[in-house]
Amino acid sequence: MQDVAPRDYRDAMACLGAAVSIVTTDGSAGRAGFTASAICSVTDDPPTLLVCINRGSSAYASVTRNKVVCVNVLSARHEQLSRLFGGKVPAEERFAAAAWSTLATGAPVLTDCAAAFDCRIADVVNVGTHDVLFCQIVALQRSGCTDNLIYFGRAYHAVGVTNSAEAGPESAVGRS
Ligand SMILES: NC(=O)c1ccc[n+]([C@@H]2O[C@H](COP(=O)([O-])OP(=O)(O)OC[C@H]3O[C@@H](n4cnc5c(N)ncnc54)[C@H](O)[C@@H]3O)[C@@H](O)[C@H]2O)c1
Ligand SMILES: Cc1cc2c(cc1C)N(C[C@H](O)[C@H](O)[C@H](O)COP(=O)(O)O)c1[nH]c(=O)[nH]c(=O)c1N2
Repeated sequence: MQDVAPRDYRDAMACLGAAVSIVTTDGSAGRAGFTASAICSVTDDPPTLLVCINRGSSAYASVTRNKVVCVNVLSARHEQLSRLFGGKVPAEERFAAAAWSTLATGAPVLTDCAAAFDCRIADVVNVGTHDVLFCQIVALQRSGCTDNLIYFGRAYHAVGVTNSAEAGPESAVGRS
């Protein structure tokens, strides 16, 4: 079988559009957060999603020691916030740029995000440079669900719907 170079892999992955989230944590190992697109739903019973985190990122130690995260799904208006959480900016400066609350775990919840999944980390699998975090949802919050920030072709894009009736009204479930 022929090896594929990391650069060729990333060039192809740049053709796969993905929703952008800010993954946050807080607890005895400190508050931290990073921009993430490697997130997907695993199962609805028990409600579980996965997050891939680079072990070299500044948030890694806090995330894995606190064992809780909140996945804050971004709306189109959050592009600048996504850039801040995308690296090389001190954690305090990242969090100072937006309003945050908490649900059950204490991980920061972005007040006006499209949806927030408050999770405890149930399992971790090491793969190459990243850890895959299997995150069990213990509380959630969602908005009117009208638009998302998407990363595609190494650039940010907005995707939205004009009729959000199916998404339902704003709600919170499992708030402590
Ligand atoms: N999954 C990730 O860790 C991930 C995803 C997107 C962007 N990034 C980071 O954001 C920065 C800007 O990226 P870019 O889109 O301009 O160019 P890029 O060539 O670094 O990324 C292109 C695509 O490849 C994938 N990718 C990038 N780095 C990866 C990694 N280390 N592991 C697994 N998949 C990866 C992503 O799907 C990304 O959209 C880079 O530093 C990149 O490492 C990381
Ligand atoms: C659009 C987009 C998407 C992602 C990222 C970046 C950007 C711009 N980054 C990289 C991540 O945000 C960045 O490496 C961290 O913020 C770490 O940087 P610091 O070590 O904190 O400076 C990223 N990192 C990661 O571990 N998993 C991911 O899914 C993603 N996805």
